[in-house]
Amino acid sequence: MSKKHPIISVTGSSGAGTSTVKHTFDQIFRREGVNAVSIEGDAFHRFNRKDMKSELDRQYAGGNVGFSHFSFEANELKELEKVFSQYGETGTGRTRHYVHDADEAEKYGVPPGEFTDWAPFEDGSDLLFYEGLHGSVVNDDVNIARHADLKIGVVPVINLEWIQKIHRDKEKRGYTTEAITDVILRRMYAYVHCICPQFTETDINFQRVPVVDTSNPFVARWIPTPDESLVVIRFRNPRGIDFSYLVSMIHGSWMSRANSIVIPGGKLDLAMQLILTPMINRLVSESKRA
Ligand SMILES: Nc1ncnc2c1ncn2[C@@H]1O[C@H](COP(=O)(O)OP(=O)(O)O)[C@@H](O)[C@H]1O
Ligand SMILES: O=C(COP(=O)(O)O)[C@H](O)[C@H](O)COP(=O)(O)O
Repeated sequence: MSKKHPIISVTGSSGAGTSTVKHTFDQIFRREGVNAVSIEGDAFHRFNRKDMKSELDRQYAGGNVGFSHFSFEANELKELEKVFSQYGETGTGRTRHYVHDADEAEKYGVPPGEFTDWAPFEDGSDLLFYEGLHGSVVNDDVNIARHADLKIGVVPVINLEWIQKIHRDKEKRGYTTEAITDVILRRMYAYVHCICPQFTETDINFQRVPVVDTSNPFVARWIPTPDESLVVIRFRNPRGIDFSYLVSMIHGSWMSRANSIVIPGGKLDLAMQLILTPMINRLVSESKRA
């Protein structure tokens, strides 16, 4: 935690929607005049695509069939913790990009499956924004969660997450359904052991729940739309959250527990803006006074 240089981390599995949620944050940052530096969790993968393939073969040959991009040891989590810690102390740090597809290759000038070089953050930012797989990890080696001042979980129910991943990986990254299904299966051990535990560390979880049949996510022809879903928003510490204001502003919402509200899927952007804007403004104004 850093009063002077605050950090927001958005954590979600592959396909959960963290990149989509980043757009909402970017809108808030722009409207509120907040100068944020952003980092992607993928920048902290340990291996490029080719070396990851060799490492997977090596791990499998050694009997570690739980190894995947979700695993702690497939990522430079100490480096990520160092970046969080350094930013919190000095407002400086560095990041790079993992290039997934042809569009990103054109943008960054590096082939798909490779990293760009590390580059320092711009000076004078108001906060650091992280979006990726491991923004709230606590394990024997690192405690990333303790450095973040606001921790968000993006966690669709799993069938929906798989549908979102399959569609995105097919359309944007050119993978087949079979290849994506294989990746989902191979990542299951680390999903349970490395990804899920983070959602008890997060301050707010956004869980999209479809209200259409997603029983066989592997044949779904499209992603359920916002109107075909609800979102459960759960606050780890409900103290200070004005639920009656939220319920009155978000038409069709209701409280399902003392710390949770349910909203129509189409109101997710509005709900995020209503909930997050005052929190972000508080972090920034406290940082300027620190
Ligand atoms: N709230 C949402 N409603 C509808 N589609 C969504 C929503 N969130 C994400 N998606 C879709 O799911 C796919 C994966 O989302 P993305 O943000 O790329 O996930 P991540 O970055 O977490 O891997 C994308 O095709 C995106 O358009
Ligand atoms: O799982 C993730 C998380 O990112 P995202 O949330 O963007 O999927 C990896 O970055 C890619 O899958 C890398 O694998 P590949 O080299 O196969 O693209």
